[in-house]
Amino acid sequence: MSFIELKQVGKVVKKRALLHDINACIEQNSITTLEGINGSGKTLILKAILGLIKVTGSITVNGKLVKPEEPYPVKAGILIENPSLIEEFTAYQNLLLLAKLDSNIQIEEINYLLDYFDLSRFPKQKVKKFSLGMKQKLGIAQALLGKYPLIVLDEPTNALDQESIAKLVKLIHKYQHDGLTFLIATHDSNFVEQVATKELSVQEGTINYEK
Ligand SMILES: Nc1ncnc2c1ncn2[C@@H]1O[C@H](COP(=O)(O)OP(=O)(O)OP(=O)(O)O)[C@@H](O)[C@H]1O
Repeated sequence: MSFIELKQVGKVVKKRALLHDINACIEQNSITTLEGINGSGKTLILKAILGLIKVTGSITVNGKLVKPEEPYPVKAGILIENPSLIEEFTAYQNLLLLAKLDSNIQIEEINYLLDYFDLSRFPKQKVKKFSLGMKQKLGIAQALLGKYPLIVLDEPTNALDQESIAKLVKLIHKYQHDGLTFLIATHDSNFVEQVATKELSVQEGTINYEK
């Protein structure tokens, strides 16, 4: 059995099929990318896998059926759409907040990620003063914090410069080496070439082919 399995997944909103006939398997410890143009359905597929939207068909993660009606259907590190940051907090305070909610998160891990993404140079700066790229890096750090077995990233290279993308690639490989599984939606084909162990192509609401 694969780590994530989608069987005949579909979603219809106001008679429009946003997702249809999706059958796919995502292997444990893989870095699987979902590539596709704007509006092809990448984000909806990520949300479906996380149980954040209701779909028809079935999805299992780690052998367990995903049930959107549960309060926290799939435990995962998540960056979808804009990072959820508290603007009045510093980078450190934002990450510390997560550590308070999850006792597995170590302060050392917070410091490591802030240093790695060069965010510890501005210890007193509130997030509202951050550039888009800095916010994006903090959002990625939030998703990685706690090393959940599954990490789901939607367009992680958004607003990042080449140097930061190269660092992100290295970090993803390091966490994969530690046993984590990555599911990444992106339209950045250069990035895909550097990270993907498996590439899925999303077109018009379905997964069309696998590499
Ligand atoms: N709640 C909703 N109600 C109606 N239509 C929706 C809803 N959410 C998404 N859609 C539509 O579903 C399609 C797929 O959206 P999705 O956000 O998954 O695209 P995407 O591949 O992630 O695109 P992008 O690269 O722009 O983020 C789009 O046409 C979008 O307008």
